[in-house]
Order: sequence, then C-alpha cells, then structure tokens
Amino acid sequence: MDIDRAIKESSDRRLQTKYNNAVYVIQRTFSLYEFEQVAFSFNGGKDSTVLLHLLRAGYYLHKEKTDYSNGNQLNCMLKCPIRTIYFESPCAFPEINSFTYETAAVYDLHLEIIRSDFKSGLDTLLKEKPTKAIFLGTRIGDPNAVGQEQFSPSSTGWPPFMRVNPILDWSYRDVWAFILTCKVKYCSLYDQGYTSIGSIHDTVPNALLTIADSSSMKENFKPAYMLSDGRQERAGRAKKISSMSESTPVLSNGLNNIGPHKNSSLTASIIAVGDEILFGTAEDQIGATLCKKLQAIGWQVAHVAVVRNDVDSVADEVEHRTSKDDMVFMFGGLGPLHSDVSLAGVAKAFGVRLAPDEEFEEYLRHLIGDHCTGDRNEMALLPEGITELLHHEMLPVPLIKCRNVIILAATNFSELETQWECLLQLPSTPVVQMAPFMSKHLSTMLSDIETTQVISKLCIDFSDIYIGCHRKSRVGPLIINFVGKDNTGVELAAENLRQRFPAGAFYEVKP
Ligand SMILES: Cc1cc2nc3c(=O)[nH]c(=O)nc-3n(C[C@H](O)[C@H](O)[C@H](O)COP(=O)(O)O)c2cc1C
Ligand SMILES: Nc1ncnc2c1ncn2[C@@H]1O[C@H](COP(=O)(O)OP(=O)(O)OP(=O)(O)O)[C@@H](O)[C@H]1O
Ligand SMILES: [Mg+2]
Repeated sequence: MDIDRAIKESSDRRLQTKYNNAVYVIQRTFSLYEFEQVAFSFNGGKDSTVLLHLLRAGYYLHKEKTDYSNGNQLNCMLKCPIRTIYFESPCAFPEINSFTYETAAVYDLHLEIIRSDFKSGLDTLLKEKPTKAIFLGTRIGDPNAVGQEQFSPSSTGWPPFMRVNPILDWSYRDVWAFILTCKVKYCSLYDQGYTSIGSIHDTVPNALLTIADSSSMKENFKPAYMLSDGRQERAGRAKKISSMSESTPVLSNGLNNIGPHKNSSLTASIIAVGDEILFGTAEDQIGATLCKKLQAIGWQVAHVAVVRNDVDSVADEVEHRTSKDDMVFMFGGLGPLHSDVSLAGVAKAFGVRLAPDEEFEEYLRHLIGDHCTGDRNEMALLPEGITELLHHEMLPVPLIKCRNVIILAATNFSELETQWECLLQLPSTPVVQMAPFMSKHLSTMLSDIETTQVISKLCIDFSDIYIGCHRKSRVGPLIINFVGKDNTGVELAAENLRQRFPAGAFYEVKP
C-alpha cells in the first residue's frame, strides 16, 4: 500500500508515531461501525486531504486483518469507497471545489454533496441514511477543536453521531511532513501562500509567506509548507465571531455581515461592573432585565457576570466573553470617577489605548458644558480604533460599541428601557432580532425522584428543546420548563411528559 510504505520507508520517527496512532483510530472505527454507516467529511483542505490518505491506509490494513487473515494477498490498489460528504458552498474557492471533485473521482469516493449549512445538512443526511460516525480532519488548535477527543459525540443540539478525529493531535508541521513524504496531490491554493482555507470572503494568503520583490507588480507568496511557525497557520483567516456556524467575518468596526439569521440563535453575555453589587450594597436589576429582553428577541444568554471596578477584572472578563459569545453587553463603571474603569478594561481586552474621541466629546459638551475634571473631558477617552458611536435622536449621547461589546450607560430600569428601544430601532442595529423562543411551563406536586428519570430521557429525545426544572420552595410544586424555537417541539415534549404520568399530574403555569 503506497501510503503505508512511504511512511515506513521514511526516517521521520515522529511522523511514523503520528501515522500509527491515526491509522489505529481509523481501523478501530471500521471495526466498531458498519462501513456503510461511516462517512468522511471531505472539503479538499490540507487536513482532510491527509485524512483521506490515512483512511485509504487504515481501510487497507483493516481489510488485510479481517478479510484476508487466511494468507491471501490483498490487491495493493484496493480502493476505499467510503461515503464522503462535502458541504459545497457558493463561497468556496473554485480551486477547492475542483480539487474536491477530482480527488473524489480518482479515489472512487462516494461523494454526497450537501448544499445547506452543516447542522441542517447533517440532520437531513442522518434521516436519509443511517450514519453512526463521521471522520473529520479537525486538529487541536482549530477553533472548533476545544474539548474534543479522537472520538467525540456530536455536540448537544446537533444530530447524534460520533465525530472521529484521527489527526486531532497533529501539528501543522506533521500535516506537511505527511503530504510531502507521501507525495500526494493537494489543492493548488497551498502553493500560492494559503495556509488554512475558509471561504473566499474570509481567506487571503498568509502574509508571513510574502516574497519581498519590489520589481514585481504582483505580490508573491511561498508555498504553505514553508511556514515555519505553525501557530500562524490561520493568519490569513479573518477572525470569526465564535458561535455562528457559517462564515461570519468580523469587520474592522466589529459589525458582522450576517444578515437576518431569523431562525438560528445568537448568544450574548452580560457583564455588570460594580463593587457595590459584590458588597451587597446595590442590587443588579439591569442584568436580569437584559436577560428577559434578549430572550424576547430570540437571543440566548450564555453568561452573566459581576466584576469589580478594576481594569484587569473587566479586561479578563471582556476578553473571555468576546471570544465566546456573539455579543457582550456591559454596564456600570462609566463616568469620570476613579472607579469608572469599564472603558479602560475594554481597551485593555482588545489591546488598544484610550484616546480622545472628538465626536463624543462634542456630545458631552452639549450635555454638561465645559465642566470637566481636568483640562479635557476624561469621559471622552474611548478605545482607539475599535469604537463605533451608535446615534439615536432619543439619546443625549450615543451608545458606545467596541467590536462585539455594547456598553450601556443605563444605571436603572427606565434608562435601560430607553437605551434598549433605541438600540433595536437603529437602522443597522447590531442587535439582530431573531425568531423568538417559545416556552411552556408545567407544574407538578410529584417528587423529584418520581420525575427525574422520565425528564432525563425526555432531554435526550428532544435534544433541540431546552428542558429544565426549578422550584420556588423545597416543599412547593416542581416547575418543568420547555424552551425552544420550534413551537411544535416544545408542545410535543410537554405532551410527552404528561402522557407518562397519571392524568392531572401536571398543570400549565405562567413563568
Ligand atoms: C461533519 C461535521 C460535523 C460537525 N459536528 C459539529 C458538532 O457536533 N458540534 C459543533 O459545534 N460543530 C460541528 N461542526 C462544525 C465545525 O465545528 C466547524 O464549525 C466547521 O468545521 C467549520 O470550521 P471552520 O470554522 O474552521 O471553517 C461539524 C462540522 C462538520 C463538517
Ligand atoms: N465544507 C466542508 N465539507 C465537508 N467537510 C468539511 C467542510 N468544512 C470543514 N470540513 C471538515 O472539517 C475539517 C476541519 O476543517 P478545516 O478548515 O480546519 O481543515 P481543512 O479544510 O481540511 O484544512 P485547512 O485548515 O487548510 O483549511 C475538515 O478537514 C473536514 O473534515
Ligand atoms: Mg478549511
């Protein structure tokens, strides 16, 4: 077998170890699942190209062990006719598209083209063809690899299958060592300086591979395998807002060009800045109200935090949450006082300095005249280069937005009401209104012990619906909450619970 021989004949011990481990995972997968119920997720990228050839080798070795253990020779040209799924997108590079089709033809891959997003495409696929496991070229360091193992069940909310990641622990160098050692064909873009490939809208050649040549009008790049620091693999990819499944490049002003994602869900987190809340002297009404407001427009609140009036506490929290959620809402710690450090925290989180913003200063002058703490208005110092002012005629000063952080100036409920309404009314509001969540709430006097097993099972059967419980007192009723964007699913899950207990055990309540 060409691949197996090339690796064995090479003197690269590290590559041999990586190869052996990956091929072991592949063989175990073929032993665990029926061949027809396994698929390969192939997109013509370098990682999936490596995986293709590992699959060919693993399949050969698996066949050798299982079908030919009686000493017969296996045809060394044996093909691996694995079901191969390709999510074809109009935003893919034509070179990627043609390489994928050509490679599938050369290696007899059974190509199944999907033209929708990953999640709904997989949903349909699994309904049409039983699929238990999918091979992916995911590697540690990929944004979506966090928390994954070589065998990782698909995430909650995704259709159920096993994600098999044979090259999870491979480095950038390992990938190129394999491709060059085995002399396998790869997509031509990698010879033009691309080091990781997303869509035509978010990928450019890696600037670290630029060839300095002042005589040439055109910029030239070295091939991808020349990149010495693998950590810079994604330097040619625009940063994406984390939890969206489709490509969503963040523009320099922090707005994303998502359009109306009506039925999916965006996540938000809320950061309250206030020592007084932590001391227990003041109560936070704004956080709880914001949760309701976000839920009402179909956003999911992933996290609410209260942090101290301290630059590092704010910066740490902002840095962490902005990489996880689509939007971060922040309030508290705004003003001229020594404790008002929220904007400094945001600036620090994004690695920029605070600089005077003339436009904002003008607004403040209208509001408070020339009464400043020093020789200039410190409140007009805003994070440089990342700040956008959100104007609305109802607001005396605009709201401040830094990348995906919206800083609300509200200090109480009614100020929040005004600011929130203005935010939603902006012609190009960054707070896109999504399909709302539907909810149903059932109350019961049955005990936790009587209900727990049925509810746990329900969570598995209705994985798209949030099913949770709460009680207002230890002795009072238990309230079971069903929340989701699909009303039929919500109703069905609630009805399913009712049917498993005697009639009248549950009655509907308002939240
Ligand atoms: C076959 C397949 C299965 C996936 N399964 C999951 C999953 O279970 N959970 C998840 O969050 N993302 C899943 N994804 C999405 C990927 O994590 C990731 O968003 C996608 O590969 C795009 O990678 P990129 O952002 O580097 O282009 C899956 C993607 C594919 C192709
Ligand atoms: N459009 C797609 N169709 C099928 N599988 C995909 C698609 N996009 C991603 N995948 C799967 O996710 C894996 C990880 O994607 P990723 O973009 O990180 O790697 P790659 O495309 O193989 O290489 P590169 O990092 O150079 O772009 C792929 O190897 C492939 O298994
Ligand atoms: Mg890619």
